[in-house]
Amino acid sequence: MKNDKSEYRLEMTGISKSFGPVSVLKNVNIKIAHGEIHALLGENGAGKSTLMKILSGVHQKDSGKVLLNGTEIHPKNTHDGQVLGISVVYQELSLVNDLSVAENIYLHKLGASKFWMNWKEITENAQKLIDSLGFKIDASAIVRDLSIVQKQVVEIAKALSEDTKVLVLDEPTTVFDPNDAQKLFDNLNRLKNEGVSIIYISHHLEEIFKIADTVTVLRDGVDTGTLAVSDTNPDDVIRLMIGRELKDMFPKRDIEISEDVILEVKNLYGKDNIVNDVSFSVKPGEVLGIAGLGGSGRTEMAKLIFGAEKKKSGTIILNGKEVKTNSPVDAVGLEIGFVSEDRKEEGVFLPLSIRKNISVTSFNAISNRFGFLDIKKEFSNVLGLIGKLNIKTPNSEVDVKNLSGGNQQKVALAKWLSIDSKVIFIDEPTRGVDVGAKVEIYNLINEVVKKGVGVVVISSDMPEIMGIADRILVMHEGTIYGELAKHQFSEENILRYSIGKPLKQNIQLN
Ligand SMILES: Nc1ncnc2c1ncn2[C@@H]1O[C@H](COP(=O)(O)OP(=O)(O)OP(=O)(O)O)[C@@H](O)[C@H]1O
Repeated sequence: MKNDKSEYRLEMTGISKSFGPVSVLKNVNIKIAHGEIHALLGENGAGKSTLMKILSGVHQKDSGKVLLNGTEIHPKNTHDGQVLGISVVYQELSLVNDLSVAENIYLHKLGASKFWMNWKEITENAQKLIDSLGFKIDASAIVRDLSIVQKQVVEIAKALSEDTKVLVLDEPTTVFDPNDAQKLFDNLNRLKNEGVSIIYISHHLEEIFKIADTVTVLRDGVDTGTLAVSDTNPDDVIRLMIGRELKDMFPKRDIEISEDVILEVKNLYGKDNIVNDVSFSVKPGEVLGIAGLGGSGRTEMAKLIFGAEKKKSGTIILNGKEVKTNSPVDAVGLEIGFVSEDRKEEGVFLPLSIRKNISVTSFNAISNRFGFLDIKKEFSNVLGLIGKLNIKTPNSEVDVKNLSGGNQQKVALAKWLSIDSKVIFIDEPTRGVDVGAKVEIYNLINEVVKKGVGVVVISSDMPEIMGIADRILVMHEGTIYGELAKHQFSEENILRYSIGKPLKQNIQLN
């Protein structure tokens, strides 16, 4: 590099960007030092990803300057960004499912020379890179067969396969359990000590206070300030982000949980025993939490019940009657809902508008008695949900692919929470969602359970699951290892059950 001694590794000054009439970034300034972890925070749609896409060459800025080591750069595409040493791990996974882990990691190097690559060497290098991160993944495995956690690790390895000077991580831990997240933090601290500058985007404030040195907050496309993490606190950061105080993160529910059972699952098994003899029941009006480490079978269990994966055996009883859920169509017909954790693949139809996405599931609620769509009802339903969840969009006709990641997640949720269900499974309800919107989602869940629906929430976010669940089932190795009543909720207890250990005696006797 021409000027490696410049004070800052990266300076973005006066950056503005509009998409058509919508102004997304307005004169944004951010400076990143050498060997620093710099957090970039802001509500969903504040412009964080857009700023990073300008840095990496995906989008072109309308005005402003980007300096790398004191020299102005003009990346025109992601290849230019990579050559300059700028690597980005995006929120949405971008791996090619049919290629191997190693091929994905070195894809950018293939180009025209594909036939001349030394595959043995590439696979060995990829394996070394993954091993150095401390995760267990076979570099010759096909990406389609990996879990979402493993896919995320491959994305990170891919970003580090170049001589990286600036590493951008856009919500990297959303799929990680606390152990995996800690492994990532150890890696980031190592990279920082090697002089890499890291821009870290997250909606988990506790992560910021754990690993970041500096924080810049974006609000509606304007930078509201840069602070040293040691000089600030979560309340001040939230105020900068959303412009108000957040009084109650987990709004109280005043609901009598019925002693009836709405859904009973008996001896459920999936293929390969990823789900291995699961039995539990859900009551009307209750929020049942499902905790456990990645790979413990939580998502698979919900998918088996919803009919999205094939059951080996097991019985499902809804309102006292045995039912068959051999496909999602069966499940939806029985009023069993499922909000997937993988919003890009299973949560929303990206090329369709917000209105169409929401209406697809709520057709009954918005059609008239002759079965025709009642346009007035449809708009009032959709606009009501856009307002309630604060989905950042100029109108309901915008395609979901043009929304920010967190706003896509809100659409995925709105789809399901607007229809009549008896039981609804929500996998990671607030993944990628900002703190203000989290509270709105918890309010919506409260409204749903008030109607007598049983809501099953799968969550890796400990404060969240303890804040909203009435009881928590903890999965370990495909089965329910333990149940925690409200007075037993603690991170320690969840973790102990998650790794297959009993609770400490004095806590269990409480
Ligand atoms: N290609 C595009 N066309 C039109 N609008 C876009 C496009 N990309 C982003 N936007 C809009 O720009 C705004 C900022 O989006 P961006 O993805 O940068 O937000 P973010 O701060 O990263 O949000 P999140 O926390 O949800 O990821 C949003 O309102 C989004 O709808």
